[in-house]
Amino acid sequence: MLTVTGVSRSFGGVYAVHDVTLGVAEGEVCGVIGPNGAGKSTLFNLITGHLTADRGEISFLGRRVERLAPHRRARLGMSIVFQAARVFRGMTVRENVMVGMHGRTRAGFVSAALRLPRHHHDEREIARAADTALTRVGLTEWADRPADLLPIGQQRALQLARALCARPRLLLLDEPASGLRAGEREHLAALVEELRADGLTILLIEHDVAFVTRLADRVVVLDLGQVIADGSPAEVRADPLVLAAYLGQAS
Ligand SMILES: Nc1ncnc2c1ncn2[C@@H]1O[C@H](COP(=O)(O)OP(=O)(O)OP(=O)(O)O)[C@@H](O)[C@H]1O
Repeated sequence: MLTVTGVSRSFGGVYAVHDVTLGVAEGEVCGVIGPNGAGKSTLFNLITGHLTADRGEISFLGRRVERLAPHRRARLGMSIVFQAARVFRGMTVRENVMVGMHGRTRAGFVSAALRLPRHHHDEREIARAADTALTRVGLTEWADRPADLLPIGQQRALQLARALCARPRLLLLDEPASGLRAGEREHLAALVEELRADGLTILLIEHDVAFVTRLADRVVVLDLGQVIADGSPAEVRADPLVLAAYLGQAS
């Protein structure tokens, strides 16, 4: 579904990502881990289009996308949950999920501004889609409550619901467990497991190695901008290069 081939990106002459090659197959949960500064966020942004590569190719569903803007990649079926994304204050949980879907409806901005009949029809459709997504992440009871009252773990679930509304082919999660307490992590992991069971393809970039190795079918390890291991969680955990990279960080 996604192929990254020989992708590099440097900042001020120093490679943040250097000649990275990896693939994500349909229905797979692929995790990317690595010590601080390994290049995880840079790689994530290269895949979503928020950064452009100096070199290399990125293909999504058989199409070259490395020159496409983020919104064009989104339209092809990539949905992103950004690291520490915030909720909109003064809006309910449902409204938070509905935001961002308006651009995708047929009636669009003009009829929304003029409140034409088609707009009302679209609003109902959007609210229905939002409710389906909220049910999927277990937030139905919160739908009409102010989003900023949600505990952080449920705010993360809300971000997932928003991403799911776009019916993505590939869900991209940037450090979804960051800032969560143990119980909240557990809850989020269970949610991602459910999405995987539904057949969703997921690329997960994450600091928390235990979180990734629990969820991922395959784990790619970055260090100093390069792939140093790519395999099952068990293979990667036993890899001497991986152990050395993390030990180097601890010392
Ligand atoms: N916009 C930028 N300008 C300059 N240097 C950058 C920029 N973004 C990243 N870097 C550098 O590129 C390297 C990789 O950073 P990146 O944030 O991708 O790593 P990371 O694995 O996500 O790290 P962390 O786990 O600490 O978030 C680092 O040395 C970082 O300082």
